[in-house]
Amino acid sequence: MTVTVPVRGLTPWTFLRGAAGSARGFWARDERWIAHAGVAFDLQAEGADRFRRIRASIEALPHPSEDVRVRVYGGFAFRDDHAAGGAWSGFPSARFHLPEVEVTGDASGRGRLRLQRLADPTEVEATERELRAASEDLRERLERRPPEVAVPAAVSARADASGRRAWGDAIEAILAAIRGGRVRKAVLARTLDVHLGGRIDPVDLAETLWRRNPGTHLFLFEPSPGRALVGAAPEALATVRAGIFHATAVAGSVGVGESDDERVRMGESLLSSAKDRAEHRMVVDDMVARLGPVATGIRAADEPELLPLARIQHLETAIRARVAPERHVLDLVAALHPTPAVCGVPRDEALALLHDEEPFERGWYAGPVGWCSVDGDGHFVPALRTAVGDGREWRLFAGAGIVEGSTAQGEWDETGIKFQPVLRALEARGVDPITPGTP
Ligand SMILES: C=C(O[C@@H]1C=C(C(=O)O)C=C[C@H]1O)C(=O)O
Repeated sequence: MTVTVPVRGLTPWTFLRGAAGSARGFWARDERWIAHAGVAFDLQAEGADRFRRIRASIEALPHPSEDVRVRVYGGFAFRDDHAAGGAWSGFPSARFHLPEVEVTGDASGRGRLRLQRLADPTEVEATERELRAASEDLRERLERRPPEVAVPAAVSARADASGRRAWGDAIEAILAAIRGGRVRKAVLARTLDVHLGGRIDPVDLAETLWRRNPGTHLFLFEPSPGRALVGAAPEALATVRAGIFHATAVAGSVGVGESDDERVRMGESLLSSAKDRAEHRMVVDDMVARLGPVATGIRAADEPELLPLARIQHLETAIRARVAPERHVLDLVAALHPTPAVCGVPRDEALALLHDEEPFERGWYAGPVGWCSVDGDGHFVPALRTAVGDGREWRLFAGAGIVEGSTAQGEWDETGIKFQPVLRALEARGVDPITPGTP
């Protein structure tokens, strides 16, 4: 049972802060956003089959009517065999929510509020009356509440970066595997654990990340209250809308320097770097090849463009294709994940190498997160520039593509830049400055 009402003067933050203590989520690109709270259905799956199982669970959900497209929100761990626990408690191999309340909006301030509940067939009318009353109630509260100005408090911070020496050893092992012909590329990641003296609400972190990182794909998923994943990904893994597929291959990175001139110069040197172009091309070629069995009319530009973000610049190639009506966005996610932007080439060798060289659980880091509907539309991004935590303890992740010509220091610095969006967002919420580890 679904009830939809229009709302004015809506911000996602009033809604999400008002929903503290429930499961919450927020997904945005530029000015368009979706926020949700509560759980009408909790879908979970494990194993190599998890993409297909989630698709089957979505198809088995009760559907209110032809004109309502029920959506679920959530994501997948990086690896098939991931198990929830530790930093990743609440985040199994695959988890999606059909929320109780969903709110969508854009820059206009006009939005839409949708309440959903499973109705007993004998009580449809009563449930609808209840939902209507509840939605009017919520609409009034959302329209009445003045914009909240959260005053940042001074929050102390201590950071633990995984060691520089271990990083150097892992890079050496990957370079040896490249020389030996075992892999051509592997994306090595490291972690940064931030311990705060106070609590930062993941919603505050998401709001700041969204404001400060235009051009990225914002995600927040708090599947059980108190533990959330939040981040700002530079690329789209798979977007399907009315039979059209779209993704961006993003790989090859450089900083932004200290001035506009320096930013331009660094961008140009990235565009002409043979090492970065080769690293980038591996991602495009792999994505195009893997789309072959699941899409038609696949098109990708021959030359990458520059993707300028607030703290980093990347090489980017847009990929488009057509998708048959019986295909679901999750079929495309299953085919593409993990791309060489987050894993390596060949895929299985890179997965095994990273398993040996990374001394932590990737969990959902670099896994596909997003939303989809029963008709097959949806939007997924890899969980990058991200942190998982309970408000006080946050674990940040950042990785870099290692290819022939990579150096331990260069890739250490690059991962240092990739921690910046979350670190600066924490600081903007009143957290003391944090440096991402010894050089
Ligand atoms: C792996 C990450 O980012 C990926 C790796 C990139 C690279 O190696 O140049 C660039 C963009 C992302 O696809 C990360 O942010 O952790």
